[in-house]
Amino acid sequence: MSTSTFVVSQPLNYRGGARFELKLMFPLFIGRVIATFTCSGEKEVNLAVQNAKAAFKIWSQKSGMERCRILLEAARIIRERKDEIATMECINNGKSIFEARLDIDISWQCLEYYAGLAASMAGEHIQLPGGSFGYTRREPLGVCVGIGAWNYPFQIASWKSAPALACGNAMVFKPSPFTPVSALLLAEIYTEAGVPPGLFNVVQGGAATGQFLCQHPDVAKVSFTGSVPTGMKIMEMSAKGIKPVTLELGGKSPLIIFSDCDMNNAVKGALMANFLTQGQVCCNGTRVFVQKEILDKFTEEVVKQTQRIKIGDPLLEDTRMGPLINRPHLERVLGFVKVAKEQGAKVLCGGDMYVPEDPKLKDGYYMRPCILTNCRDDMTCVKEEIFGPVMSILSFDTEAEVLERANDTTFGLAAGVFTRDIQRAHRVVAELQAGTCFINNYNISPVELPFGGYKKSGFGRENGRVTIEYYSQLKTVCVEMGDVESAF
Ligand SMILES: NC(=O)c1ccc[n+]([C@@H]2O[C@H](COP(=O)([O-])OP(=O)(O)OC[C@H]3O[C@@H](n4cnc5c(N)ncnc54)[C@H](O)[C@@H]3O)[C@@H](O)[C@H]2O)c1
Ligand SMILES: O=CCc1c[nH]cn1
Repeated sequence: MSTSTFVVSQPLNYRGGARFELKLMFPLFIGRVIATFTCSGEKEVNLAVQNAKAAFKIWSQKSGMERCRILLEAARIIRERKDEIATMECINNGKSIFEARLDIDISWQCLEYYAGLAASMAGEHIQLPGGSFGYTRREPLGVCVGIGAWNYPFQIASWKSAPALACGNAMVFKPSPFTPVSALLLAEIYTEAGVPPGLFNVVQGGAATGQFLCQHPDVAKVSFTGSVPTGMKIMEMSAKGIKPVTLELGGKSPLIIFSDCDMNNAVKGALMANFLTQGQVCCNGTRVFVQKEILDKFTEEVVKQTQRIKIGDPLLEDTRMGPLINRPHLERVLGFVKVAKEQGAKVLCGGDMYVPEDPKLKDGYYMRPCILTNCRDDMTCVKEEIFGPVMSILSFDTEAEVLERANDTTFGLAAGVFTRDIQRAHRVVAELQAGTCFINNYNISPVELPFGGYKKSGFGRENGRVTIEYYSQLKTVCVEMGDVESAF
């Protein structure tokens, strides 16, 4: 298989346990059309929601153990088909096959994790005076909507559907129109594992389809991953229907490197924080604050290692960076580099288009990973989410100073600290205004740990035990064992 010849010919919508039709061109990273689909309109969205409603009736009656077994089977199938799914994801998104396999691992682990929690979901029993008592039941919400971004297509669909289904809900999922393909594999796998037809549906489309989903009266909850401006619209629409929302939005996260760090690990951490998925990662630590004493040494080493990153066909085993998602996005990222230079930043490496040697890839949206120095906190490249492979290095003197600068942002998704001083590490993360903090590592995603933002990076969480609370509701039952003492 090659990225230059791959074509998707199967339908890309999924409803009632099967794929169905579609036609509309969309270009993929190699600069040509690999699949076609029709955006779902109001009618299709309604059909998907009605299918989900019917499946919810069956699924929500199952015990936790029954749901657990089916989710475990789905996890097993994903594991078994890992290479095939990773290949599809790589073609879908442009990320390297190496990374795509890691994404698929995290996806089946997520299903396994929530399968494990499904059976232990329980309420409380509370003793009341006179032998009366109360108890609580943790109940599903109903039909949940998942709307995904294009950077982790399969993983986002898994992170949303696994806890939703474990809690007894049904889901209608809308992938980004830039990466429509891999969510279908997840839908087929759920069906093969034994979920009722219609429990997990995929509708294709962009903003209009997303709006029909959010505004649908039979949708009980919306979980959204994407940009802050779209997140605001989702919240507005959901507010009108009093629907709970989870918002996983953008970031401009700080990575703080103290002079007492393990330099090797700090450099590796900075690469992990900036260049996975071509830098198109929401929690990337793109503001790299380096303590003055080690600035030169750190900068020299991080540039050296960045220049060694192998760019090219993402399906090749040794590639670590594929193309960006599309032409407009590539131009946007290159535009940020141009503005950075105009504002006084110095480009130490990359920041320009890259044309792979393979002539079949010449129309791909490749760029070389970029490191900027001479950066100031007021520059556009330091303030705004670039969502591309651009690292800004900033120097600092003291802990108090760097904390203030790190927190000086409207975002609050993630942050990282490299230091050998354990007290400092915990003191600093306690002060950082971010939903996920890393100490001496960056951008690892154990599914056992909750992930989500502070401030404009959103609210609600994905992964971890707490996410059960975002896909369920608590019913209190009050039981009288005596006579009614009426006030009248
Ligand atoms: N916090 C996280 O977990 C996380 C993860 C991945 C990406 N992101 C963020 O996502 C952004 C990049 O993704 P993107 O470009 O796909 O984001 P986006 O906001 O443009 O689109 C996200 C999704 O929303 C849909 N959409 C667009 N307008 C809509 C509307 N009016 N109503 C309903 N749905 C609508 C899109 O079709 C897509 O499926 C970045 O800001 C990144 O940081 C966040
Ligand atoms: O892009 C942000 C992090 C992430 C990974 N998978 C889902 N979200």
